[in-house]
Amino acid sequence: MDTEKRCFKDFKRMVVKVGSSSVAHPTGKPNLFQIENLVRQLADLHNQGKEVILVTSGAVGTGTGKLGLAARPRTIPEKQAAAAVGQGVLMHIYEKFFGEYGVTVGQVLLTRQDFSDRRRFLNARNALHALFQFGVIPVINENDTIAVDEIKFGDNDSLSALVAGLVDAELLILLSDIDGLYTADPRKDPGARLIQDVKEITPEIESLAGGTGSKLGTGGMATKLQAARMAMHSGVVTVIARAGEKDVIRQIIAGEQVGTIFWPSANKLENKKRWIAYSSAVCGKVFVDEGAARALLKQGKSLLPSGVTGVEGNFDMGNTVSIIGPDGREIARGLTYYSSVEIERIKGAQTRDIARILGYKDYDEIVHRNNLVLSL
Ligand SMILES: Nc1ncnc2c1ncn2[C@@H]1O[C@H](COP(=O)(O)OP(=O)(O)O)[C@@H](O)[C@H]1O
Ligand SMILES: N[C@@H](CCC(=O)OP(=O)(O)O)C(=O)O
Repeated sequence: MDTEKRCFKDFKRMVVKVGSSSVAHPTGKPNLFQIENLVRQLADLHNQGKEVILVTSGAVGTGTGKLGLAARPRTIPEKQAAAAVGQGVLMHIYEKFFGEYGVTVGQVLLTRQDFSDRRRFLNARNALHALFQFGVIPVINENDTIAVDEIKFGDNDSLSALVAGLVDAELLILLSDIDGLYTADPRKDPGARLIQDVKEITPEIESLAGGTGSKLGTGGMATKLQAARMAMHSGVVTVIARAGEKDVIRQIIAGEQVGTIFWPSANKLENKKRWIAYSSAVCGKVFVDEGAARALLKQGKSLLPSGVTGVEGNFDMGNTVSIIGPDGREIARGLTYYSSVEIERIKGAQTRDIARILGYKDYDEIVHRNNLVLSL
């Protein structure tokens, strides 16, 4: 890939995510040298007129250090407590370092519901735009202290990709303790080679990614690939690179050969479909037969009741459902026009019989193709 193509100097809006292993030492104490280096680079981008968002991990890690715990806590209440303490530690340091460069920051703590609820999704977007207008760098983390399993992202890689989509960023930089995606986890395989460009996340690429190698990190390379996939379908260029490099963000923007770059896919999903695929909460399952699976996957058709064989869960009209093919695998997600109770009654029926069975007919389709996203 030539440098000209890699050059992102004209990009205006970017999201930079930094992992726990880069923000804190294995002791759980903040890595001041690295945080300061990051802050200096972001402040400089800000001075160039760029709109930058920082997604920072490290609340649980630095909370662990501050509380003097020997290892990252395991129980949820302990993790929540560590995050409550650590988030304050982090913000104090960011405030101090950004303040030294004359840059104002604003803390934004998000949960999955801020993305799955369409109204909250739009509210979060408005808040971030207002921060941009005030010339503030938003510093985002998951709200770990209140986020329990059902409303948790669990990893900031996904969170940062969703944030990049939310604000229509052009570039997402995932800074880690490793300089990119390797052919294997370099901690385990010293012969592993760095992959410089990825155009599509194939199952083969996915199989290269292992879990975290550090005491403080959570998702490892697997969650970074998930994030990259979301970003690619949102039209965002994604780069995984090493946080410890002094000048890494400038190098990336200048098109120098650093890290692994994931190129946006040609078929960028429109906003609503992106929300259906990645943000909305899946409320139930609709099972379909071979013919319906083919119609959806190969012919771009809507889902009609005749191809539905079953339904699982309790959902209403307008909810997101997962559509499951005859082999038990998810083939698509979409917004349903009928509730689970209604689908149970009309499954397998012809469209013309819907009114007779239900006593009314609002729509011909169960999921219209405009509200349908094939599994990516
Ligand atoms: N194929 C791979 N290429 C590079 N790193 C990998 C790979 N598979 C697993 N890893 C591990 O992923 C780690 C980075 O993820 P993680 O620890 O979650 O970092 P962060 O805290 O920055 O999110 C690396 O230190 C490495 O041990
Ligand atoms: N929100 C958590 C971090 C979760 C996470 O994704 O961590 P990491 O894999 O280090 O980016 C925290 O602040 O501790």
